[in-house]
Amino acid sequence: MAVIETEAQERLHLEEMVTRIRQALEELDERIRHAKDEIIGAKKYVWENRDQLDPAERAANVVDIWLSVEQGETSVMRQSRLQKLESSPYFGRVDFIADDQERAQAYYIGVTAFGVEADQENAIYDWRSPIASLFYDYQVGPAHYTAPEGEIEGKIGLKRQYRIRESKMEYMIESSMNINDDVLQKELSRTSDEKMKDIVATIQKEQNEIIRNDSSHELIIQGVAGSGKTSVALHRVAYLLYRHKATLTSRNILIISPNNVFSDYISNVLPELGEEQIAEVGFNEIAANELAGICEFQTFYEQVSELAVSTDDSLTERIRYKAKMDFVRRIEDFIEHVSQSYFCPMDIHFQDVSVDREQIWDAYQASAGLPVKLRLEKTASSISGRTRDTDGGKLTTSTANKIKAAIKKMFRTQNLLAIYKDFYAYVGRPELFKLRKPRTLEFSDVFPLVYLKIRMEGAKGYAEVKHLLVDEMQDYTVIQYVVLASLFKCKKTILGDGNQSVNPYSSSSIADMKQVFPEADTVELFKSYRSTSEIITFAQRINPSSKIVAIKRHGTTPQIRRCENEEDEMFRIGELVAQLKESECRTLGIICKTQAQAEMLYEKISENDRSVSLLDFSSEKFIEGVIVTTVHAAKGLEFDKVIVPFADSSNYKTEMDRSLLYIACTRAMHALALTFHAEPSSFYSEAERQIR
Ligand SMILES: Nc1ncnc2c1ncn2[C@@H]1O[C@H](COP(=O)(O)OP(=O)(O)OP(=O)(O)O)[C@@H](O)[C@H]1O
Repeated sequence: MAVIETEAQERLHLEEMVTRIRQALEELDERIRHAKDEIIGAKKYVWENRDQLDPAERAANVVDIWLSVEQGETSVMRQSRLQKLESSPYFGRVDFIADDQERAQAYYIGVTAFGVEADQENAIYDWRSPIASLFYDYQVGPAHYTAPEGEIEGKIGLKRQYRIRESKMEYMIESSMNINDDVLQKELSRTSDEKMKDIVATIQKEQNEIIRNDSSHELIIQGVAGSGKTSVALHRVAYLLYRHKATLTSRNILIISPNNVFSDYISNVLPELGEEQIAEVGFNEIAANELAGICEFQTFYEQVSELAVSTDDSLTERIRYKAKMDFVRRIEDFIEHVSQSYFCPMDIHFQDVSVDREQIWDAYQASAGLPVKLRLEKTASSISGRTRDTDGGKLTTSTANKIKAAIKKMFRTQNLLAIYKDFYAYVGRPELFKLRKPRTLEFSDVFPLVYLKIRMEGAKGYAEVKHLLVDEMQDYTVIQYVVLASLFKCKKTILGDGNQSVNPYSSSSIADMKQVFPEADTVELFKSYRSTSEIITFAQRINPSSKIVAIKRHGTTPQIRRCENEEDEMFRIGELVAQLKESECRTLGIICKTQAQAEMLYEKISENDRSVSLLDFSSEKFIEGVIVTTVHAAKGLEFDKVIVPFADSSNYKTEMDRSLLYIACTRAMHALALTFHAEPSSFYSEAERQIR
């Protein structure tokens, strides 16, 4: 490749690349048209000759058609990747000279690879390729990367970044300037979008390490608000799909996501990276699946909503008791107790058959370790199979079935809800189990019961899932992880932030999770990319235990507006909304503590402004504009500007409120305002509390 030094040469190179990509697209177009004609032709042939073709010929034709369909689909996928590349072929370049080479080679890096067949070399390298890691991990100077044939040592002589849109270069930045910072600053200053974007051009070194980690069976990422956990986890999925093409497809990956809006919000990232969308499921669906026909239950969202307004200490005690590893251990002891003491063998006597209880007990003991249901089945089959009638003959099917049924009945009860209730009598704390309505569990009982069911009946599991991604890890209890470990034996990426719990009574820390996954690797991310340093400094004062570090991006100081009364507060919020509409910002989140507050505010604002929307747990999509929502529903999302209304001392006073206020403030990218009347929250600094 000719040496490309100047910006003019780069522009020419880009033009050439775009031309080649367009040619490749035309060829692909032709190939797709051809595949289509072949499929139609083959189908027509089979139909017209259906009477003459024997079954073997017909089957062979069908296979041919399928092969053509598959080839066509591959071409269509390649076409969609190339169309993206046509608009933005690459975003980076590293010139690398390996120690055993004489000349440096320029490697252009893009969202997907593009090969130029004539010189058999990649003209553009996929960002996930081994060589591309140089771009993320090093500045100019000594560098190395891991190739399939081993470690390659060498030197980077040049590093450039480009922003190319619609096949035109908007800018190019040379390595002599601090490229990472400059390009990153530009990216972060943009306004928000309805959907999360890929960050492929500005992945940071510490993020790249997580994305390319291929060795951990469980990888736990604890990262402060806005540190890119979700983005990084999705890029990691794309990386793993690339790295393990032959054995891993998008169908083998599952995301456990907190709600539908979040799922919609992140739904663009993988397609942007040229991968297919992957399936998502919530803990509610897992529970509903496991508990179908057994009982109904309160959801996590309902539990959090209740806690936000509750002063019932017994409720928090019940939640706390069931949140940690000690509780799991007690349940384990209890299950052992149930499996031994609920089985009461008795002698069996039918007309010409008898079995004594010791024999049954021995058979039951022989299958120790299995879930109770399987144990009973095994005991019943083993006894009925080896028992003989008084003449020494094998039992008839009907007698064998009677014996099996009799043995299964020797287990005191198979009613899971009754057994679960017994647990609280067993530990001497019957007051800790409370049904909401007949056969309706509190949320804190849902996963203990699911776990009991798994241990009693065995887990069906999700064998097709080879990688599980769990977001918002802090919101799940230890027993939820124990359930996950039983249902999903595969590799896992688990991410979250201990400071963003919406229910601090049952949140899990890394230490809790390490008890479930002792072999897990853990990584921490401290730098926040979402918000300006003014917003981060403010948020950290609210929650000093957060180790959040701001990136050097400046904006306005968060405003605290003290209002005369409720009416004045509404007026001020109206003013702030009007200001947004005049600005370039695309999203404004008005984030309330409770659903009732959000609904009330939504009603009031929408009296004058019909364009405002309410986002709650029944919403399916995240949309642009002014959104009124709750902290819980806003988790994982971000807005150009955020208003936190009713930020007074009665609304934000407990440790749970502190956590909610911190989450609300860290949703803001560029500007933040808090309004209140009456007393200011004690979470503000002394100076802020004096604001008039
Ligand atoms: N390397 C990066 N380059 C550009 N933008 C980035 C980078 N890392 C993160 N961001 C941006 O920072 C914002 C926060 O990212 P993300 O939502 O993934 O963080 P998070 O840690 O999951 O946040 P939270 O826990 O607060 O919901 C997003 O707008 C994302 O695009």
